Amino acid sequence: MRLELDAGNTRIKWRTVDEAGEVGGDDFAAALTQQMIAMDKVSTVWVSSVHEQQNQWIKQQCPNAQFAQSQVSKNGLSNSYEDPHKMGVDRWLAMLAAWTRQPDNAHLIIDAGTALTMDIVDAFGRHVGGYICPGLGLMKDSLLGATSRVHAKDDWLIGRAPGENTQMCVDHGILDLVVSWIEKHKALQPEANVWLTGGAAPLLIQLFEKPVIHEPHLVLDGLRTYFE
Ligand SMILES: Nc1ncnc2c1ncn2[C@@H]1O[C@H](COP(=O)(O)OP(=O)(O)O)[C@@H](O)[C@H]1O
Ligand SMILES: CC(C)(COP(=O)(O)O)[C@@H](O)C(=O)NCCC(=O)O
Ligand SMILES: [K+]
Repeated sequence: MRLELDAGNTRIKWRTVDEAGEVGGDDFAAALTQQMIAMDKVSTVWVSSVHEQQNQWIKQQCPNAQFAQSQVSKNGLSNSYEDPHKMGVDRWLAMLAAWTRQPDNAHLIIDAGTALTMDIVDAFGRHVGGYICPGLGLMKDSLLGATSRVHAKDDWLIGRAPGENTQMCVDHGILDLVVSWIEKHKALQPEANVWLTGGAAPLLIQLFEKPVIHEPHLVLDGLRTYFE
């Protein structure tokens, strides 16, 4: 059985693959505690990690873990970073998955996790560049943390209309900001596929007028392309 891990700054997503099929979840540590994974049957472990402190722990749990690294190029996709290793491997693998699935197409890849990232790939497979912004949770937390009269629950009111109370102003404000930003980049590259992944993707996906591909496992899919 193969185990695939995606260690982000909030949590470690996991997936096991064997003849019986695939099983996965959002919290690898909890899956271990609850003995949801037959670790004695795991022969191969592929890891995407952007969380340095977690790597030692992952190696303790899985001594044979193989860690992916961002590359200069692969499958016709090329990295714009002068030093590709400085790019978070989750970003590289998400791009690699999108590009390999639909080569010769331009792509916008958005990962709404702890951070909110966008990476732009042109139809020649060149990484044009990207953006790293605070994720939706961070935007909200930092706003509430730095103000005394702005209060809102952690749960989100989903919408883009101007707000008529504090919670609505905060939630719709952040969601409209993010969706407008993505739509702006789609308008600049109308032929590009738009991919959305990450923990906050289900919140955002409801708000687009044009088609967006929601792919929760884009980073794990990229791991397969990387190692296979
Ligand atoms: N139910 C939810 N509603 C809104 N946002 C969520 C929810 N679950 C997770 N998130 C957001 O997604 C982030 C975690 O997503 P994830 O892609 O796993 O992040 P990372 O890869 O950085 O660990 C959280 O920081 C939070 O902003
Ligand atoms: C931008 C990120 C923090 C995103 O990680 P996440 O929000 O998914 O935990 C991660 O890709 C990272 O640490 N990157 C290193 C810097 C860079 O990509 O340039
Ligand atoms: K991530």
